[in-house]
Amino acid sequence: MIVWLRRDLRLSDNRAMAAALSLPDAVVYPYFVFSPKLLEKTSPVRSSYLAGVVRDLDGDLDGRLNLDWGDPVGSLVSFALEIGATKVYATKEFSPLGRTRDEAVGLKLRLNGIQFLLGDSPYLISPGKINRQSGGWYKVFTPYYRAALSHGFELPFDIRFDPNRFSNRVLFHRQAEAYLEGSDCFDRKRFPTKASFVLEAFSTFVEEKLSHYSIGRNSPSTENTSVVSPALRFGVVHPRQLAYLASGQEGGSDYIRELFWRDFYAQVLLNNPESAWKNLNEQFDQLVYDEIDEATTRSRLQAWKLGLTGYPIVDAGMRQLLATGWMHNRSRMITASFLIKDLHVPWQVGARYFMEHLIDGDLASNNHSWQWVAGSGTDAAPYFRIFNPVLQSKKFDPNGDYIKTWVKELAEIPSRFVHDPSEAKRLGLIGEASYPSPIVDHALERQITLERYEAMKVVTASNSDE
Ligand SMILES: Cc1cc2nc3c(=O)[nH]c(=O)nc-3n(C[C@H](O)[C@H](O)[C@H](O)COP(=O)(O)OP(=O)(O)OC[C@H]3O[C@@H](n4cnc5c(N)ncnc54)[C@H](O)[C@@H]3O)c2cc1C
Repeated sequence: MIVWLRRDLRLSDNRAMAAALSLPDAVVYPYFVFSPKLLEKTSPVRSSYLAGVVRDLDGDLDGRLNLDWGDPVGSLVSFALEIGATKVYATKEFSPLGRTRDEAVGLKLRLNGIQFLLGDSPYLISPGKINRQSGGWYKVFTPYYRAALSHGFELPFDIRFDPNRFSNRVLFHRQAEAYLEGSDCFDRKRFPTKASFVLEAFSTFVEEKLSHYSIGRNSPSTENTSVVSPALRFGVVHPRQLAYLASGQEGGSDYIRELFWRDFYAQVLLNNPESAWKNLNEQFDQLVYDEIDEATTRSRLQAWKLGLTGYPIVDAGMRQLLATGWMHNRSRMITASFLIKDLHVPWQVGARYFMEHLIDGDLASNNHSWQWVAGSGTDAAPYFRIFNPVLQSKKFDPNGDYIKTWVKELAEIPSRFVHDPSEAKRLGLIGEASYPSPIVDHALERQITLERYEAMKVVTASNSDE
C-alpha cells in the first residue's frame, strides 16, 4: 500500500502513516509527487522551501521516499498499479484545488480496484466539523473560536515512525531528483525544513517568548512570533503538536487562538470556495476602485510592490517580503490596508502578489486575511477601519528598529524622524532623493475611501429598494 504525502510532510503525528502501518504485515511505500503545473503557480521561495522539506523528509525516511514528477492523478495511479497496491492512504485536503484533484484520483483508483482512504486534516479541527447550532457555518471568528474550544482538539500521537517500517524506495523520477538538487533561495536557519529543527525552534520560542506573545506578537521589530507558518503550510509539523507544547504555558491560549484563525479561514473557504477570489460579502462588488490599467495606479502599485511608497512602515514590510519571502503579521495588515484603502487597488491584486512571494502562501489564510482587511470578508468590525501608516508605525515600531532593518536609507536618522522622514529631509539629515516622498497623501486618500464606502451603501440601498 501507499501513503501519499502532500501537506503532511513529516513522520511524527502523521495519521495517514499510522493508518497504513497499523495493518498487520503492512508493506508501505511513502510517495510524493511534484506537480509541474502546481510548481508553476507557486512562488519560487515557496517551491524552494518545499524542495528542502521533501529532501529532509527523504533523509528522515533513510532515502525510502518514492519521488515522482507529473500530473498527480496519472502518476499516482501508475505507481499504485506498478507496485500492485490495493490501498492508498492520505491526509484529507480541504482547498478547492486539493479536493478536485482528490476526487479525480479517487475515481481513477477505484476504477482500478484500489481503495483511496482519506482521514485527518492539516488543522486542529477539520474544516466542516464546527457548525452553528442553528445550522450553517460560522462567518465570524469569535463565535467560531468559542465553539471550537468547547469542541476541543485531539492530542498529538507521541510516536515518530521508524523509517525501517517502510519499504525500500522503488521510484526516484529523474526530474524530481534534479529538482531536489536545486539550490535554496530562502534562509534555512530562519525557516528550517527538517521537522526536528522546527520543533526545536518552537520549543525555544515557548521557553523564551510565549509568555509575552500576546503583546509582543504585534510588534514587527521584536521577533516575538513563532515563524512557524512555512512549516505549517507543508505539514512539517501539525498544529496539534504546537498547541500541545503551548498549552498550559503563559501565553499558550493566545497562541492557540491564532492557530484557530488558520482553521477558521480553511472552513470559510471550504464552505464558500468562490470566496478565494470573490468578495464574501457581495455588497462589496459595488465598491469603486481606481482603474488598475491607468498609468498613475500602475506606477503606485509598482511603488507598493517594491517598497518605495514613501511610507516607511509600508516599505519596510514590502522589502521584508521581497528579501525573505515572509512578512510580519502586523506589516501584512498595514501593507494590505495601504494598497486597498490608500491606493484604491482591489484586494485580489495584493493577494495575488503576496501568493507570488510568500514562503507560507496559503490560499485560505492569505486571501481571507486580505478580505478581512478589505472589509469584504469575515471581519465583524466596521468595514471602514483604515490604518494610518504613520500612527501604526509609531505604535508598533516605536524605535523604528523594524524600519531601519529593511529601509536602509533611514538606518542612520534619529528614531523620532523615522516614521515620517519629511522632517529629516527638511533638516538635511537625509538627501531629498535618498528616500521617496509619500506617493499619496494618506488623509486625502482616507477621505476618498470613506466616500466610496458611503456611496456603496447608497447604491446597495437603492438597489435593494428596486
Ligand atoms: C494580508 C495577510 C495575508 C496573510 N497571508 C498568509 C498566508 O498566506 N499564509 C499564512 O500562513 N498566514 C497568512 N497570514 C496570517 C499571518 O500573517 C501569518 O500566519 C503569520 O504572520 C505567520 O507568522 P508566525 O508563524 O510567526 O505567526 P504566529 O503569530 O507565531 O502564529 C502562529 C500560527 O498561527 C497562524 N496564524 C496566526 N495569525 C493568523 C492569521 N491572522 N490568519 C491565519 N492564521 C494565522 C499561522 O499558521 C501562524 O503560523 C496573512 C495575514 C495577512 C494580514
